[in-house]
Amino acid sequence: MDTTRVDPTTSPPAQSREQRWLLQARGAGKSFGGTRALIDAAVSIAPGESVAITGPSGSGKSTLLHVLAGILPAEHGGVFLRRGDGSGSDNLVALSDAARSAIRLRRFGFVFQQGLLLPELTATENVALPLLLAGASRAVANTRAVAELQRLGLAGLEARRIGQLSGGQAQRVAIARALVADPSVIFADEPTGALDSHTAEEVLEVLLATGPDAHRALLIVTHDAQVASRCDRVIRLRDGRIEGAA
Ligand SMILES: Nc1ncnc2c1ncn2[C@@H]1O[C@H](COP(=O)(O)OP(=O)(O)OP(=O)(O)O)[C@@H](O)[C@H]1O
Repeated sequence: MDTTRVDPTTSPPAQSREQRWLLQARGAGKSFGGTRALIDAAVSIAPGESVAITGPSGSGKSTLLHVLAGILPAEHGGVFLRRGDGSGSDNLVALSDAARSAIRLRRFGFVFQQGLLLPELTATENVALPLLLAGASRAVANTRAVAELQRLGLAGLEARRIGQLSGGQAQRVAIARALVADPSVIFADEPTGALDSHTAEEVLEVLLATGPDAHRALLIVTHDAQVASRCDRVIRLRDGRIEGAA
């Protein structure tokens, strides 16, 4: 008898993404002047998944990412983040700027096309920054930053300034910085867009291997069909609207 087989009569039914969601947009909209950049967006992101956001230039990809991350407050609808302690959720749209910033610092990590690293600081100092901002001591922040850099294959480069690193190495530092505080969601906006194709592939590997885990999701805005095809699923935007269910 196969004892590994799940008995459908006794095991609980698998929860859908809508039930397990970690981050959810409900009817979210955002305009810039007369431009409706995002229209009535409904999205559920579950822990453990990698999700690509794709679409033509100007279709609203970055706007959706920024609205989900609470960088741009939605003007309509809500963006809900499940609390880490399971006690409910917070609507990012309804929070004060200070509360939204605190959530971004504690629960979100960001990787952008150019990394947005501080060039005058070393790799370790850049990665330690989110921990210092969250109140960690410099010793603790540095120890964790060094461990994160080593986990991402950057052992020996910890004391280099960003300008002394290759584009791929710098992007790994950016990923380490995004991950170091163990966030719930990693937001990446064209994270491989400035890299040659070989380096882009390596950086994508690192991001997909370290980003999603049991309690964390990864969202990647990308023009690149190859990048999108490596994610668990794809959200397509056209003229500010999501195509199909997301
Ligand atoms: N700060 C802003 N001010 C005015 N209009 C904006 C602003 N940001 C975005 N838009 C407009 O909103 C629409 C969606 O822009 P968004 O950057 O989200 O698209 P995108 O799909 O990410 O584009 P791309 O692929 O070119 O980066 C576009 O028409 C854009 O011109």
